[in-house]
Amino acid sequence: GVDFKMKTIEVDGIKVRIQIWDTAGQERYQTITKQYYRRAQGIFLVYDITSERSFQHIMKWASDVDEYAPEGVQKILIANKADEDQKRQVGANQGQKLAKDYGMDFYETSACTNYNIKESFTRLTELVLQAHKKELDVLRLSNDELNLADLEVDDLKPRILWTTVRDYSQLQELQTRYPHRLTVLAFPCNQFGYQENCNNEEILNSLKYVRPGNGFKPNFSIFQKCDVNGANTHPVFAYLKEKLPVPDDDPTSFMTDPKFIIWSPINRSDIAWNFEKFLIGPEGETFKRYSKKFQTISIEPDIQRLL
Ligand SMILES: Nc1nc2c(ncn2[C@@H]2O[C@H](COP(=O)(O)OP(=O)(O)OP(=O)(O)O)[C@@H](O)[C@H]2O)c(=O)[nH]1
Repeated sequence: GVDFKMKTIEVDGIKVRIQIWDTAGQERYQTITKQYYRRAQGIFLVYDITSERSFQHIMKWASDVDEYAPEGVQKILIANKADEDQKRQVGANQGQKLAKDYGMDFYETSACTNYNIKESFTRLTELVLQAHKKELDVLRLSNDELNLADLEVDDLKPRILWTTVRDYSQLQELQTRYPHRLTVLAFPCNQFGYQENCNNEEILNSLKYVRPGNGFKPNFSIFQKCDVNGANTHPVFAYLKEKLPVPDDDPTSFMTDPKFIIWSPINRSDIAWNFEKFLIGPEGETFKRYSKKFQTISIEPDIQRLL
């Protein structure tokens, strides 16, 4: 019920790799295709200008998108088969009006002659990027500060962008708030999607110039890279995992995809991803383990309690 393609396009000087999921229109695939709305960032709703019926179906697609797609998903209405003007049943003005009612951009296209294909994909990508910019503004970091233009396609994956910028900034903030009574210790690790593949010597530069960028200089200690799972687990993490087996705020998210488990042996208490946090009390007692989802800054009440 779903076809998949990837393509890299350049928008405003930024290289973006887009993943295109082409979902089947037929009713019998609906339960499958709806699953794909959930992680979409941009959606084309497509009708055929030679079919009044396909135009009327747009309302159904739009309500499905409302129901199943994430809030803030970008949408564009597409009127395809513009090359078949002699068979046209739906006027461009009708499409335009519907798009306006739904607050979407509108393009007439032809997959046959390539008319407006590049334009519509570029526009949707632009809208998705703009939507990201807004999210980044929420983090009070401007585009420049993030060096967005320097980032490669994969870096635009919110997962990486968000956690790296957010967690480093929040670690920095916590260390600033408690300069004497809290010590933040960071252990880079390349066992999660090979995301920390710099040499030890390159890590500080990548923090400074790439993410978080803008001259970021950690005010806390960063160790050499180490393993936190598997046969060569660093003793610090062997100890911490023994004392605090799984984050109590997120016991289920451990390893959603087996291809990410690149160590052995595997242990139930293994660390699931970057930015799991461990809080240790003033007497060296292990206090609490927080998942990658738990915002670093939200550890503050526990820190205060321990202090
Ligand atoms: N003339 C013309 N024909 C087109 C154009 N785009 C698609 N077609 C034809 O329309 C028919 C349906 O195209 P599909 O791409 O299968 O349509 P779809 O909406 O993806 O269909 P489902 O996957 O079943 O949902 C095919 O015969 C295509 O060759 C176009 O721009 N112009």
